[in-house]
Amino acid sequence: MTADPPLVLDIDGTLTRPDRWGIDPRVFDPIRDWEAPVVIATGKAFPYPVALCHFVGVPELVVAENGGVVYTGDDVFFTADREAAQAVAERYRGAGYELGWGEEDTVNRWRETEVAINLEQPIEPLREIAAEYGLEVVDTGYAYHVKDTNPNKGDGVETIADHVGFDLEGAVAVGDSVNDVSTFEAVGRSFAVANADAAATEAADEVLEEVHADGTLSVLERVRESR
Ligand SMILES: O=C(O)COP(=O)(O)O
Ligand SMILES: [Mg+2]
Repeated sequence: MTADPPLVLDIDGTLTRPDRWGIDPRVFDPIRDWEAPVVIATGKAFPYPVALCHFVGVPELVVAENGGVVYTGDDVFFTADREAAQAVAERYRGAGYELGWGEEDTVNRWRETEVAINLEQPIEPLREIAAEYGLEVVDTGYAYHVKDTNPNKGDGVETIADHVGFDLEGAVAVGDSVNDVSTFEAVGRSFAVANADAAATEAADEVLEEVHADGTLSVLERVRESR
């Protein structure tokens, strides 16, 4: 009998239901009862994964904003500066486009190192402006993220593993998009859900037959079976 492996889980596309927004509630208990660290690694702003950990009832081990913000449970690290991303957003708005989240914009309101743009907005002018500032635009299938090219989820996961003291070779990751590729490279065993994009599908050790939370739940069962 061996212990549960540490887990690294993405949110959108991975813990969600396929038909509507929102987390599949069936993932709550297995995550809460997992007998090893669970890291939530997401492109969403910092408060979202923190709240997820809080409401599931697990320690807050969080990589947010695609690695721009990392929380080890003791320390918060910011690995990118929002100024350039903010300048890109201003230029994009100045050119007559919108970020696309409405006036109060709860998507970017607490975002500290990057800017997210709604997929309904045109990406080409965004890419052009971002390139002028040396930034990249990452399309997760849920939003366009204007970000520094350096931070990524995988580096953030390494920071947390070092701090908490677990071995990433023994860790298992599940994800669905290009922003999970660095996570897949950081862990010993990686799974892409069936709805994953081409980059995640290619980078994963295994591609699941099930989509979204069904895929993740199947991984949890499988890696637990080896207990
Ligand atoms: O914020 C996004 O665009 C996607 O979020 P995720 O990394 O949790 O899938
Ligand atoms: Mg995702």
